[in-house]
Amino acid sequence: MSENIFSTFQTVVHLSEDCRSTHVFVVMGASGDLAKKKIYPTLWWLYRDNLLPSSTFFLGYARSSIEIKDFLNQKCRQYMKIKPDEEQRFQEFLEKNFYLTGSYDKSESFVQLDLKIVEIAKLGKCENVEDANRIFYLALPPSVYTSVTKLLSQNSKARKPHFTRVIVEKPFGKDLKSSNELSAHLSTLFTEEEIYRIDHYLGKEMVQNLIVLRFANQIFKRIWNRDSIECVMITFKEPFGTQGRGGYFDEFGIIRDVMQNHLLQILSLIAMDSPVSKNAEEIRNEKVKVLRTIPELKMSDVIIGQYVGNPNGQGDEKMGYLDDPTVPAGSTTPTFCCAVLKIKNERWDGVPFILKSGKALNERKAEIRIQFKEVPGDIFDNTCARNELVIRVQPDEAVYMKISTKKPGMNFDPVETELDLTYKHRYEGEYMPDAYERLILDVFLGSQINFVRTDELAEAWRIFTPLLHQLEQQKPKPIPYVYGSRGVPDADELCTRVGKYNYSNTYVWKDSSKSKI
Ligand SMILES: NC(=O)C1=CN([C@@H]2O[C@H](COP(=O)(O)OP(=O)(O)OC[C@H]3O[C@@H](n4cnc5c(N)ncnc54)[C@H](OP(=O)(O)O)[C@@H]3O)[C@@H](O)[C@H]2O)C=CC1
Ligand SMILES: O=C1O[C@H](COP(=O)(O)O)[C@@H](O)[C@H](O)[C@H]1O
Repeated sequence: MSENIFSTFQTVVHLSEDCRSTHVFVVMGASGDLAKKKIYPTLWWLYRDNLLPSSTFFLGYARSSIEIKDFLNQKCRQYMKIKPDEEQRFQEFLEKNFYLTGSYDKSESFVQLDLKIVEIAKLGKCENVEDANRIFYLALPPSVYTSVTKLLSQNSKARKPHFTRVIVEKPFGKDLKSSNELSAHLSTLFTEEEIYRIDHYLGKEMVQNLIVLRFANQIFKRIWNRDSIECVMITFKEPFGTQGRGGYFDEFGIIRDVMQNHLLQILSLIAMDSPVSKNAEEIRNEKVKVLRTIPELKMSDVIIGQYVGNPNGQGDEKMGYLDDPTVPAGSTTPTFCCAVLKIKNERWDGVPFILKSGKALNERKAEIRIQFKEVPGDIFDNTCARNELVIRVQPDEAVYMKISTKKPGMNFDPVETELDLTYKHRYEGEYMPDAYERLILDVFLGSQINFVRTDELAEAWRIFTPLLHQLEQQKPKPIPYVYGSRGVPDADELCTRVGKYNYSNTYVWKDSSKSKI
């Protein structure tokens, strides 16, 4: 493992040498899909790279009786990317793993969990062996959140001075009411400092970069407002449908699945004012402040769609959303949505923020597109397209600014081009940690910058809840779009008419890394 890693590396090195306390990371729901595909692989990478406190153990907890070493070796291994020369390290990782079978609703099980953690803590080489810092990752269905969190807090919290931290996965409720109820429940059991609501988009490199790009560059600071910016578009696209998990998806739909959380989180980082400092509370204060100025979405602000099979497609592409046997017949759940949000504050009044997301589209892409106003008093007879700053979150992280330049040669004509920061070229060979790696490490470090605070969550639900309720009550039929297409064409019209977005259709990108000199 090279010594590069990420911004928190200095702190991380310090942390890994910290031997004052043993840490026990408990995976609640250890036998499940999330644990298998994401959590255990992430723990392995953090362990492999020596980023965790030296005395850290992992305890799986679930109802099924499993042999944890076999589970890690046989079920999780395919997601762990273990290189041949890492086998010995992997064996060491296996030795750090434990497992306990227990229920999600009986006190006795959580008393056993407490005893097991104390027992594991004694294996640690640290001075303070009577207990351990405890991190609980709730990789569980929402139906058991309430009982698990209650029983954890009553029976399995760490004894002082050790800390307890609880990582909660979405969905954080289904609307404002249910989310507030869940938050109120959690707040009777844990302090805000103990709760880590994970939104994995906040762990992505380019999402984390937003704060640096915005607040470390004078050139952006002065133009980041309604005087210069015409509109902002934040897009999430996936080239696959429900893949047989339609039953789960149908309960939520695309708005709850990615818009109310991931895309709105990105929006708040783009739109917030400068925080007083890098401190988590200061940053989250600014995010909440801007969210509070966003009016609730109305039906007229959105276009919803649902994919139908593509008769000319391959395999899955032939199957529409309603063809998935796990989707209830006649479902009106949107798999595509384009919404235009307004921000009623001094900086952004009149600048539409377009959120666009969909499944079964033409590509995998998450990006932020900031479109600037046309040049006033343009001397080039309006031949120049608007400047656009694009921050591509995935795939292939990049930041590029579309500009006009003089066409090289004997003329005076502008031509569209770009200032291009393509990560794989500029930062070739740099280690790019997975979102979960950064976020789980943040929990060890006690950094809540990239986790969703209670008031932030409530604001996010406030914006979307009236629309979600209206959709559920009125059940408008989503507009069909073909699997593998760009989505609902009416969305382009909404983007232009309400969103003020201008697609010039003139830009051609030339990948300069492929040019021969
Ligand atoms: N560093 C790098 O790697 C760089 C790569 N590029 C690549 O060059 C290509 C083109 O660049 P890009 O910035 O996308 O510029 P384009 O002007 O081609 O596209 C702009 C956006 O407009 C949307 N769009 C496409 N068709 C329509 C339409 N008919 N009506 C309305 N909107 C439309 C697309 O979004 P959607 O379909 O999602 O709605 C697209 O993201 C991309 O593949 C990009 O990745 C460019 C610069 C740098
Ligand atoms: O939260 C979710 O995100 C994934 C997409 O995550 P990504 O990191 O692969 O972009 C999405 O597929 C899923 O439906 C949603 O619940």
